[in-house]
Amino acid sequence: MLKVRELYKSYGEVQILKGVNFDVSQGETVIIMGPSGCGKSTTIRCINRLTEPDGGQIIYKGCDLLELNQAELLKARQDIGFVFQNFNLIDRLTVFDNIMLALYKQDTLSLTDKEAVVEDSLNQVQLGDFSNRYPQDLSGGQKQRVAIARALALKPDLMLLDEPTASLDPILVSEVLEVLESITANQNRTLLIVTHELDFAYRVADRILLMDNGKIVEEGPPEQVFENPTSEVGKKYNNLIRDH
Ligand SMILES: Nc1ncnc2c1ncn2[C@@H]1O[C@H](COP(=O)(O)OP(=O)(O)OP(=O)(O)O)[C@@H](O)[C@H]1O
Repeated sequence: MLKVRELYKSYGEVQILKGVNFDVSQGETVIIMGPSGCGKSTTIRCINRLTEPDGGQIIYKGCDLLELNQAELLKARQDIGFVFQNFNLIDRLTVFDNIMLALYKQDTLSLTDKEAVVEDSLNQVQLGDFSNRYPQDLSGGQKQRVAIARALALKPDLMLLDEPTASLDPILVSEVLEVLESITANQNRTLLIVTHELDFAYRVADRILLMDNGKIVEEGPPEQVFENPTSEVGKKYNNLIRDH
């Protein structure tokens, strides 16, 4: 479904991505882990060009997203959900309208259909009763669940999640991880998630990609990468698991 090839990105003189290569197949949950600053968020943001890479290929369903013009890119993004670290909800809209807004380009759906989609998405994140609330009345965990519902509402073929629990109080992390775990359990979904949550990654990932210093240095199922690592980063995670 997705092939990332030789992805490069620099900020000024500093090269952040140094030739990132990986694939994601239909139905997989793939998790990117690695030390702070190694380029994980930059990688995931390059996939739908929230960050423009300097070079490489992002082949999604056979088409290189880096070759698309702005209109084509906006269309492709309808098929690729994105969940940000900091929720990106619109404060003056209710929870319901925040999600409705994401559906405004879905001209094939009637208003009633759209309302049903919003309700279904909110139920999937266990916030069925929160339609009329405003973001300011929600906890961080609830805001992130609304943001996840907004991404789900588009029924994207690929969902990208950039450290979805990074800006949450530790007490609120587990409610978001539980929702994500139930979403990954659906075999039809394809997810690429950047996270530092080791236990979560171990439980839900079909495949782990370990990044270090702008490259993927190891990849494989969690048992292989965390229990029998070959890379330095993998060995650090292995020590963490042993200490746990
Ligand atoms: N817009 C930007 N301008 C300049 N430097 C940036 C920008 N975005 C990211 N960087 C730098 O690029 C490097 C990689 O950042 P990135 O967010 O991809 O790392 P990460 O692996 O996701 O880290 P973390 O786990 O801490 O979120 C960091 O040194 C960061 O400061």
